[in-house]
Amino acid sequence: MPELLSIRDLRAGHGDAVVIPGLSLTLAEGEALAVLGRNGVGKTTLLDSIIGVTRRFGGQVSLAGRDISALPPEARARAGIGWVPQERNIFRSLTVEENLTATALPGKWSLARVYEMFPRLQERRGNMGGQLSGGEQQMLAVGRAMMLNPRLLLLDEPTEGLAPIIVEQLLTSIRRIIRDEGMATIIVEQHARKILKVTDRAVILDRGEIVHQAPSADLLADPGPLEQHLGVIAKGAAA
Ligand SMILES: Nc1ncnc2c1ncn2[C@@H]1O[C@H](COP(=O)(O)OP(=O)(O)OP(=O)(O)O)[C@@H](O)[C@H]1O
Repeated sequence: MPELLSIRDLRAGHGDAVVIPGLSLTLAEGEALAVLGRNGVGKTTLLDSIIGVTRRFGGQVSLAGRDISALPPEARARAGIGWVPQERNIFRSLTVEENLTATALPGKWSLARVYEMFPRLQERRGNMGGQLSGGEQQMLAVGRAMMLNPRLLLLDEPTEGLAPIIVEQLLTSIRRIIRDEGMATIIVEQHARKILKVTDRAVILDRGEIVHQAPSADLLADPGPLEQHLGVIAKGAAA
């Protein structure tokens, strides 16, 4: 598969703090990558640097061969990056349907397709974003990103804080988006084993650096590196 995303020697952080001291990574068209690591190692900062809301000290981010390093987040979204941040950022005083259509771009993902993926959103189409449950808000955030018809989807801890049954529903939808729709995706996730079943490849970060990378299937077959680098998180997620 041709290369979609290329990150070369990225140095990025917040304010004067360098969180990512020099990271290189590529993602192929249609590939799904899990980003794993303990709390505070820079997983969110990596995703935020791809969409452009961190401070870049050096290095380059390219999408489909185009250097997007100097573009503001809105321009990166228009260039083809759908971003679902940890805090979801839905418009609380717009309806579900308005949230979905407000920033939509043309392509195969239409309202009908998003409603087919998330029937609950159709039922709630007239409700305000602020009236939704946590799970519904997360579905709305993913649906809104799909309505951008992105080439690359960034998901930051999509299942965080959700009830187990909602986690399973959401992971089923994410699996469909990746497997059936072939969407190139980068997912930060605490449920390591669950997300390894959905992704092709994984990187483990520590202090802003990639300390291990492997096909997801290899990490599932031999969880040694998960236990080494994630410790209790991996054991907890094994249940
Ligand atoms: N807006 C910010 N301003 C200053 N420092 C920040 C900011 N966001 C994150 N940091 C710091 O950057 C480091 C990496 O944080 P980051 O959120 O990227 O890690 P993470 O691996 O995603 O962790 P978590 O799993 O807890 O979300 C941490 O030390 C954090 O305190």
